[in-house]
Formats: sequence, C-alpha cells, structure tokens
Amino acid sequence: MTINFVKYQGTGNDFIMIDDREEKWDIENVTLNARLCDRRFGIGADGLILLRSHPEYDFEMIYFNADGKVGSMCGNGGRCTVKFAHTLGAFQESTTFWAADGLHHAHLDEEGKVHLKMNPPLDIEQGDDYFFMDTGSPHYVQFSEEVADLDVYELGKSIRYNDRFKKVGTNVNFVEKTDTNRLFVRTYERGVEDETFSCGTGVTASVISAALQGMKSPVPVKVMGGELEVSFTEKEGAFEDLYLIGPAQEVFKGQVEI
Ligand SMILES: N[C@H](CCC[C@H](N)C(=O)O)C(=O)O
Repeated sequence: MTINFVKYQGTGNDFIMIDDREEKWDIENVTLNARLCDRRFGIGADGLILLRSHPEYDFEMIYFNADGKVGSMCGNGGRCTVKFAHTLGAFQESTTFWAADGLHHAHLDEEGKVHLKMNPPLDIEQGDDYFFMDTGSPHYVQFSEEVADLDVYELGKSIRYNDRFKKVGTNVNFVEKTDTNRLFVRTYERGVEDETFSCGTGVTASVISAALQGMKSPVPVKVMGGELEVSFTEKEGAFEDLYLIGPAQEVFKGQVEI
C-alpha cells in the first residue's frame, strides 16, 4: 500500500504527518510507526502524527514517539499539526483541536508562527535541585550553568532510567538562565531516547519552573533548533493563558510503500 506523508519540523523537532481523516491507519502497528521514524531504515523523524477528524473540534492529533508507541502531548508536534491542518483547510485563523491531554486552542500570527495554548501544568513538584511536572508530558527540569557543554544524552539517560522513572520514563530538560528573562534549554526525550533539537512541552515546563523562581512572561527560549517563546499569566501560583509560540514548517512531501 502507498501512503502519502508530509514531513514537518518545528524548531528542529521533526515529524511525519499523515492525513488520516479516513481512519485507515492501524494505530497498533508499533513496528511500522518505528520503522517510518527510523533515520536509516525509514523516512526519519522524532515522531509520527496522524491528523484525524473530530466530531466536535476542527481535528484530532494522534502522536507517536519515534519508538512507534502512542505518546502523550507533544507541543512542537501540536504546532506542526496546526500548520498542516491549515493547509488542508480545516480552519482559517484560529482552531480548536483534540490531543492526548485534551482540548487545545491555536492560531497563526502574521509571521506564520503558531501560538498553541497549552493546558495548565499538573502535579508540580519542587525538589532541592529540580522541578518535575506534567505539561501534557512528564518533564524533569534541572537548572545548570554552561548547558552548551553538557553531555545531555548521558545525563538525561541516567535520570530517565533511574529507579524512580525507569518504568514510565520522563523527559529531562537542562536549563540555563542566559539573561534576566531568557532561557537556553536542551532536552533528552523519552520515546526517542536521545536528545532532540527542541521539545515544546519541555520548554513549557522549563519556563514554568523559571516563573516559579520569579521569571516574567513572555520568556524567549533558545533551543538547539531555533527560538521559541512561552507566555502566560500567573494568579496565585496558577498558570493560565499558557502559550507556546514558534515556527512550524513543511519540509517535503513524499510517498512510502508500507
Ligand atoms: N517533542 C515533544 C514532546 C514529546 C513527549 C514525548 N517524548 C514523551 O513524553 O514521551 C514536544 O515538543 O513537546
């Protein structure tokens, strides 16, 4: 069978996007999803996303990690799916769609950047030298100096596979305050089991962690694959109107035999 796909990237976090409004994709086929994401034996991507119709909203996003398994929320994937849905005519200026963690609103600005509303962070835990929370996906956040020089793969892997996290896994973010109101974030991603060039839910968790230490909205964030921004309002420790903002681009279209 020949499948049409579109390759997208959002700040270097890259995805295979499939228009599955006819619901033909076998979401149980972990091996196929993983093979398509493989950078040597497949198309190559950090994840695979199905765009499906939804009875109440403009579309539904179903996200799989590069290991082929159904994932939790993906912020950059969400931004790319919004762009893809726009090319399919699923909405004009603003949209509401369904994802693993529920309802999301989004709109495109005049520069074509996607403003994706994230759900408020859940289960925020503050330890001696870390934060841990759920921004649609679980994120461990560690502040550090000289993040550019860290071995993110080895350090991230050691946290992701420690006794606490090895069963369910976690994403691990290394965060540097590079200015009074600016962050640099590098992320080890669960499900990819490597550093990726950017992680939207991870950047969101990093900004929330910085905000809990006094950082003000909006916060520009440098990632390996570009620049993101997170804006929010904070009322008595609760975060509302949380937006992940950044570019999302179609890279190429193709066909693959499965
Ligand atoms: N890259 C994604 C995160 C995917 C989360 C996934 N790696 C997991 O928690 O299993 C993002 O932009 O938010």
